[in-house]
Amino acid sequence: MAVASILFSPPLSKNSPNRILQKSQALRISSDYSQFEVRKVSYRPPGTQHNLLNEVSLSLPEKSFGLIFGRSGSGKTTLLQLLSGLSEPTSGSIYVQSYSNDGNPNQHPQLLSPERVGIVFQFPERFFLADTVLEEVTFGWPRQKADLLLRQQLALKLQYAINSVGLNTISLDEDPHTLSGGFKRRLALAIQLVQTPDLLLLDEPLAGLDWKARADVVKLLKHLKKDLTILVVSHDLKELSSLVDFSWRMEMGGILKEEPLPV
Ligand SMILES: Nc1ncnc2c1ncn2[C@@H]1O[C@H](COP(=O)(O)OP(=O)(O)OP(=O)(O)O)[C@@H](O)[C@H]1O
Repeated sequence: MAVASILFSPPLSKNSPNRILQKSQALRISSDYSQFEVRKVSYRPPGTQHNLLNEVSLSLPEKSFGLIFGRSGSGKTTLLQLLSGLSEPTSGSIYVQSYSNDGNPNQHPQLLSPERVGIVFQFPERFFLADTVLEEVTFGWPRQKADLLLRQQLALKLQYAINSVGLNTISLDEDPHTLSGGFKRRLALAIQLVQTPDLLLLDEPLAGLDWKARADVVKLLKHLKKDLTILVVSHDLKELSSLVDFSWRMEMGGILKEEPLPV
C-alpha cells in the first residue's frame, strides 16, 4: 500500500507542509551548534535506598554518535530511560545547550523535552502490536477527522521515516511479525523516526540478530548518523566502532567515565 493512498501526498508549493516542516526544523537549532548535556545526574528509584546512577555527566554534540558500554547491571538502560523522559533524575539536569562558533553558550540551556527524543528498546519487535507495517508506524494517528494540513504533515513524516530506514522496498501491508530480523529493526527505527526526533536512543540495537542482519543495521545507522544525534548502549563494540565519535564506560554503581572503546 502506498503512503500517499492513506494520507495524501501533496504537490510541493510555496506553502507546502514540506517547507513548513523544513522551516520548523531549521528553527529548532538556531545556534551555530548545540549539544545534549547531562549534568551530575543521579537517580534513585522511588522507595529505594540505593542510587542506580551517581552524578553522571556527558555531552553529545548534535549529529554525532555516542556509545555507552559497561557491565550488565551497571545502569546503562537506566540512563537512557532518564534521557527519554520515562523517569526523572533525583538530582542533576538534562538539557540542550547551544553555542556560538567561538565555543561560548549563546542562550540559556533548554531542558530536553521528551518529544525531541526517540528510544528503541532492546528486542523492539516484541512490542509490535499491529497487523501491517503501515499500522505499526502510524499507530495512534487520526484516520478520518484530521484536517488537510495535519494529514499532509503526517504523510511527509511517514515518507521520511519509511525512506530513511529503507522500508520503501517492501509492501506496507506486510505483517510486521513475518519480516526478517533486520527489517523488524528497520521498522522499530521507523516508528521512532516518524516523530522526527532530534536525539535517537538505541538499547542494544544488534542484540539477537544474525551476522547479516547485524551488518545491515550497522549500515543503516551509518546512514542515519548523517542527520541525527544517536546515543547507543551496546556490548557490540567492534561492530559499531567505525560509527563512534564519543564513548563512555558505565562502571558498576552507575558511575560514567569517558573512555575510548577497548577494541
Ligand atoms: N526500578 C528499579 N528499582 C530498583 N532497581 C532497579 C530498577 N530498575 C533497574 N534496577 C536495577 O538497576 C541496575 C541497573 O539496571 P540497568 O538495566 O540500567 O543496567 P544495564 O547496565 O542496562 O544492564 P544490561 O547491560 O544487562 O542491560 C540493575 O541492577 C537493575 O536490577
